[in-house]
Amino acid sequence: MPMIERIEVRPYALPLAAPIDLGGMEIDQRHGCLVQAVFRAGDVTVFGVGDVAPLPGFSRETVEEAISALHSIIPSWEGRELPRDSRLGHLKTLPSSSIPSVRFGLEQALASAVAKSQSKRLIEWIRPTARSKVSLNALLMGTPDEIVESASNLETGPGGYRAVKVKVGRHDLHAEAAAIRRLYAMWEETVELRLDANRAWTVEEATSFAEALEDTPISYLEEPLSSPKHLRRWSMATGVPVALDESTREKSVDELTKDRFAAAFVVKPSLIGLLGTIRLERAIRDAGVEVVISSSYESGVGLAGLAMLAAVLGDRDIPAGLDTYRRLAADVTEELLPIQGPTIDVDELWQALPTQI
Ligand SMILES: O=C(O)CCC(=O)c1ccccc1C(=O)O
Ligand SMILES: [Mg+2]
Repeated sequence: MPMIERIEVRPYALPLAAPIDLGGMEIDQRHGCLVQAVFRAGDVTVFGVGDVAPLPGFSRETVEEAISALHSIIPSWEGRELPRDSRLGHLKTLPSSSIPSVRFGLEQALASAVAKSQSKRLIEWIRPTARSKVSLNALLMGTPDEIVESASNLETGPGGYRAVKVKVGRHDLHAEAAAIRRLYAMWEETVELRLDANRAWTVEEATSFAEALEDTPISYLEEPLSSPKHLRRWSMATGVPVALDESTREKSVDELTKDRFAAAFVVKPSLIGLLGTIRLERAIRDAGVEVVISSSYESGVGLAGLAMLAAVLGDRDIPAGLDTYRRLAADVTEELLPIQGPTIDVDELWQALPTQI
């Protein structure tokens, strides 16, 4: 029987290409930690690596809290045996943590090790019919002029980006809306427009923005309102489709499946856990709402896990929100990993991942 021999923890601090603004708070380094499951099956040892990356301003836990939670849970994992033919469900039988980033990292490490102990790629172990390519949305942020400038340099059309996500709610809203109208004029229906305001606006401001869009078709606007309880009514009144992001972490799965007015749910697995994401994605999709798997500035190891989740979930290639790798000036691996858009080749990425840390 394969056994979890030990679990190792390696904190990291990665320089960012430029400081990131997280709802009023700026960070210029990304802190997190890698966790490695060392797994013995007969006389072979396999390693599975995961990323624990709570994000300041978005996660309730700090990195220090996550690391101390890891150290308190590790002894109860070490020495445990798993059935030779373990499937994803067996991971649920292990002691878990109440801290989402810790659950994600441990689940990623363990799932990777179990897959390897069965000589499988992670995605085929989770779901044999997984897709091998994952499309990304290009993430555009900056001043309205910078956004238009980076949009015009973007690779679109066949083989290029099919979706872009623009951060709004950070500059003059009329200038932001004008920039969105210019992107639409440039691409028309060939590129899906997703916007994200991170709860920056009052109902009145959001309504001014909606009017200034002048009926420009967008896929959705994520979290426009500082008071999210008005989202349904605002979306109905303005006709602007909305997506939930922050709200997905404030409500139960049952409550969320009732929020069918949303055009999409933006789900960040490293803020809710890997198994939790699989459960939530299924429930939301069954309720008829689109799920967009997204990142929160994880290391390449974490992003790889997210890309693999995006490859196994759902029934079609919905562009994922994983265009954050370029924000890191260095990664936990010496060589950068193949995680850039417009599409990620998941098998190539699996091959490129470090076998151990
Ligand atoms: O979703 C994406 O495409 C990129 C990730 C992103 O926007 C993000 C990254 C970190 C924290 C919050 C958010 C967000 O969607 O609000
Ligand atoms: Mg968002």
